[in-house]
Parts: sequence; structure tokens; C-alpha cells
Amino acid sequence: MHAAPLPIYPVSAIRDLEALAIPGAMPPLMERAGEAAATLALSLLKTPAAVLIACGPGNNGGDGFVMARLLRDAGHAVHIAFAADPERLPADAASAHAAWLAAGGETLPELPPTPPGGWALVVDALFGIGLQRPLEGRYAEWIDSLNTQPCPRLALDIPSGLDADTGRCLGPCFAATHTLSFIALKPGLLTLDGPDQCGLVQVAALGLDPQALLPAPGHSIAPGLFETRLRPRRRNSHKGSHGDVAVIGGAPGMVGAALLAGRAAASLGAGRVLVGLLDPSALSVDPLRPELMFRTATALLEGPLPNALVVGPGLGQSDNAGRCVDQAIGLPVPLLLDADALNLLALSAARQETLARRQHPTLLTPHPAEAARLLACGTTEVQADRLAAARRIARRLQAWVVLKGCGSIVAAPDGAWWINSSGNPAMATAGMGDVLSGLVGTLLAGGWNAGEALLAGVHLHGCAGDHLSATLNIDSGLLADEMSTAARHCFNAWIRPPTMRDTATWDGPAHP
Ligand SMILES: NC(=O)C1=CN([C@@H]2O[C@H](COP(=O)(O)OP(=O)(O)OC[C@H]3O[C@@H](n4cnc5c(N)ncnc54)[C@H](OP(=O)(O)O)[C@@H]3O)[C@@H](O)[C@H]2O)[C@@H](O)CC1
Ligand SMILES: Nc1ncnc2c1ncn2[C@@H]1O[C@H](COP(=O)(O)OP(=O)(O)O)[C@@H](O)[C@H]1O
Ligand SMILES: [K+]
Repeated sequence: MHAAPLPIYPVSAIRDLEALAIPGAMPPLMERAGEAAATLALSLLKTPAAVLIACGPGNNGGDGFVMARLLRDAGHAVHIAFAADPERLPADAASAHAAWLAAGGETLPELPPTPPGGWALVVDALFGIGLQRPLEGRYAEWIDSLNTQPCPRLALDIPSGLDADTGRCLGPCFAATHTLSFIALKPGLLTLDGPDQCGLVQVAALGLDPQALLPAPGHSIAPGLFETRLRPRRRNSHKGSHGDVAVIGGAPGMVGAALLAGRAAASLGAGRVLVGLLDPSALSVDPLRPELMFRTATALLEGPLPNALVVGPGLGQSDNAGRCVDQAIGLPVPLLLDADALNLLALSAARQETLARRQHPTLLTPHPAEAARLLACGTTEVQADRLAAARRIARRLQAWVVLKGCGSIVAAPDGAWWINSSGNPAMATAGMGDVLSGLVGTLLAGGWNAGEALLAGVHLHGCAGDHLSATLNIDSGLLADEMSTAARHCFNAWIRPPTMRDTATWDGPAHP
């Protein structure tokens, strides 16, 4: 069994879930949320300790009051900072506040000074999915102060100051070491600033089965999404069974990009890899990867059709590059456009219209600046709502799209979406995108459909980066060309049956 994707609900869908779940919920959801938070806190606290909980004016504050009461019952010294008007708390939060006072607890209108031994835990129960605007004044000061505490910092539902839908810090934002999100994941936990602000994310479903109440609008990416493809190769197969990948790119000065894509394709097991370079004076062999076959871009586009075509790595924006893109769009093959192929697409409305009418799978792999060009807007606008940007491109161009970066978004032409959580900032180096193109191209050439190939390629690419960072013990300085063998390693771990995954020896053919 491979890991299953997790459901993701934007705020509007969480509100719908609330409406469906709350009428019958007993004990109330807030009680369950506070209890789940207290359970997590107890796992972080060894001996009776000093805990600071900052409670806000809404239901997120209510979760904090419930948690405080339970931690106090467990013997911890709980201090609550609460500056709002108790009369204006929503009903459940008002009950939780009253129960805290009835249990002998008190609240302070300001953050108390740090006790001599320091806080053992600080908890952000200020704002959750009801955050409407950037934090200012007192709340901004509280966040700045809480962020300096060198102890575990737990956010309830979502770090205060983070937009739950977009992952954007609206202003000052709690920097959690742990986030306990209620009912289901929200997109903002997983993309843009979310992963930096959230620390370790856990979900407390509060006894609900959200998917039974409301189908999830989106999902995380996990191998369970494409597990039917994760099978060992048939013994009776040959290079023709695994597909030809053609990579078009490599204008003068950028030949390396095409090589990176080609090498990644070869390492992932493409039957044959052909590289069509635009630079007429470039290599005709890659001495470090002699398996690659070289052609001119024109010869490749006019020769026998490959099983998948990748156009863009190091392509440049010459007239010749434009002709290659136009020609590729017209070919009846699965087509992945990356890098300058996307920039050339952005330059021509006619090209976009032709692309959107293609009858064969089209995949686009923009980073935020390329996405901005495709949408004729600024990169800031793309990053302000990555999910919306990816979905807009996918719908408009009727293509499968990955908007790359921290928490890559995959969007389908029909509006479906996923968020990837593998990968890390050591991968923020030139050439990483070229490697991704080669990996996805190989899966396409192997007969995977567009969605499976893109979801798997994006996830695999991140897993390879994580594997390398862990095994090399590095947080920076990952080289794009190192990724190919790591991707090969991770992919083979996926396709082997569990019983064979750790088997290094071979005892002869298995007999039934
Ligand atoms: N979903 C569920 O079923 C469950 C939800 N639960 C919990 O409820 C949380 C959602 O609660 P919520 O809707 O009351 O919103 P919440 O985040 O507490 O903030 C709203 C308050 O903040 C205020 N406010 C907003 N922005 C502000 C700012 N920048 N600066 C200052 N004030 C600002 C806003 O006031 P206003 O904007 O009207 O001025 C309002 O008073 C959710 O995240 C989870 O923790 C759990 O109990 C389990 C079940
Ligand atoms: N901080 C990060 N976290 C996760 N993945 C990242 C991060 N930075 C870069 N990556 C991944 O590395 C790749 C970079 O692609 P791209 O920007 O196109 O690079 P290039 O154009 O240099 O080849 C993308 O797949 C991206 O998602
Ligand atoms: K919070």
C-alpha cells in the first residue's frame, strides 16, 4: 500500500463542513479541538511546566480556553493572554471562556513576562480561519514577542497572520514549530509561506469524516494517486516497451539545460532519449551520458514521432525556437512545454489558441515568473494566490499545469487541483526545472496519462531532492545533475513489491 493523498479544504469549504457537522456534534467541535490540542501539548511537555496561551476574540481563542483548562487539570501552570471583550465572544468561545474562569483560571490583558525558567510551550490561539486582515497593534506585538520564545511554539488550526487559502503572510505571522489543524488541511498550510510558518503539521479530524460530508475540493500529492502504475517491469520487455523521449532545447550557451532533462529521462528508465539541440555547434555526444542520442532540433521534429516530446529546456527565444514550439504543438504526441517554450507561448495569443485546441495531452511546467507571463500579470499577483493562478492557466490553455515552487500546485484542465509537499529549498538552484521536465517526459513516454505523469513526476522530483538532502546532509548546494540518480532510487523504491524492496541478493528465478 502506498501513502494516500489527504483531502484539502479552502476556508469556504471548511465553513460548509462546519455547517454540516455542527448541528449534531456532541461533544461540541470546539471541545474536541481543545482536547486534541491538549493531547499534542502533553506529548511536548515532560514535567509540570509553564505554558503561555494567547487567545483571540473568536473561536480560535475558544479552542485555546478549552486547551488551557485541560492542561491546568493535568497539573501545568497555564497563563492566558486575552485582550478582547469577553461579552463579544462567539457562543462556544464564550462558554469555553466561562468554563476556564469557573475552573479557577484567570486571563491577563497583556503577555506576561517570561518566567525565570522560560516557557515550556507557547500557544497561538489568536486567529484561525477567520483572519480578515493583517495583524496590527497589540496583536502584532504579541506575535513578534511569541516568535522570540526558544521553546516549542504551537499554532492552533493555522498560524495567526497566515492566509489559510493562499499561504501568504498577511503581515506579522506566528512562526510555529508545530501546527495542529482542525478537521482537514487548508491550502495555505502547504504552499508559499505556509510550510515555513507552520513547522510540523498535524491534522485533528475531530471525529469527523470530512469527505463523507463534502467531497474535498483538492488533495495533497502522494503515491496512492498513481499506485496502479507502480508495478515492477514485465520481464518480457525491451527498450521499445518503455518509450522514446525527445527533448528539444539547448540554444547556444544553454545546452546544459537540455542535457539535464535528457539525463534525467535516461536515469528514470526511458527506452531511448533523443536530444534535439538548437545550437548547431554543440556536442554530438554527452561524454558523461553517452546513452543520449543527439540530433538537430529540426531533424528531431521532422523525424519519427517519439512517445513524448519535451520542449523548452535552454530553448531560448529565437525565431528558430518559435518555429520549434509551433511545430511541436502540431504533432500528435504528448507534449510538455517548459521554460522558454512557455515564454514563447505567452508572447502569442494565436499559439495559445492552437495549444488549447490540441487533441493530445499537453503539460505546462511554469515557475511563478513564467506563469505570470502566461497570465499577463505580475509575479506578485501569481504568488498572491498560487492555486487560482495554476487553475486559471490550466483552464484557459486546456492543459495540465504545475506551478512550481514551495508547495507546487498541480491543476487539471477540468479545475481539479493538488498540492505537493515533497522537496526543499536546497532544490532552489538552476537546472532543477529541466530535471523535472525529463522525469515527467519519461513517465509520459512510458504510457502514463498526463495527470498521472505530472503528479508522479512532481512528487518524485521533490522526494529525490529530500532523499539527497538527507543522505548528503545538506540544506543548500544541491546540484541539478545529482537529482537523476536520486530520482531513479526513489522511483525504484516505489515500483518494487514490498517484499523485494530491501532485497539485495538474487537466489535465482522464483518458481510458483
Ligand atoms: N471550523 C470548525 O468547525 C471549527 C473551528 N474551530 C476554530 O474556530 C476558528 C474560526 O473561528 P472564527 O470564525 O471565530 O474566526 P477566528 O479565526 O477565531 O477569528 C475571528 C475573530 O477575529 C477578528 N479578526 C479577524 N482578523 C483580525 C485581525 N487582523 N485583527 C484583529 N481581529 C481580527 C474577527 O473580528 P472582525 O473581523 O469581525 O473584526 C473575529 O472576532 C478556527 O480557525 C478554529 O480554530 C474549532 O473550534 C473547531 C471547529
Ligand atoms: N523551496 C523549494 N521547495 C520545494 N521545491 C523547490 C524549492 N525551490 C525550488 N524547488 C523546485 O525546483 C524546481 C525549480 O524549477 P525552475 O525554477 O524551473 O528551475 P530552472 O529554471 O533553473 O530549471 C521546481 O520543480 C521547484 O518546485
Ligand atoms: K492560530
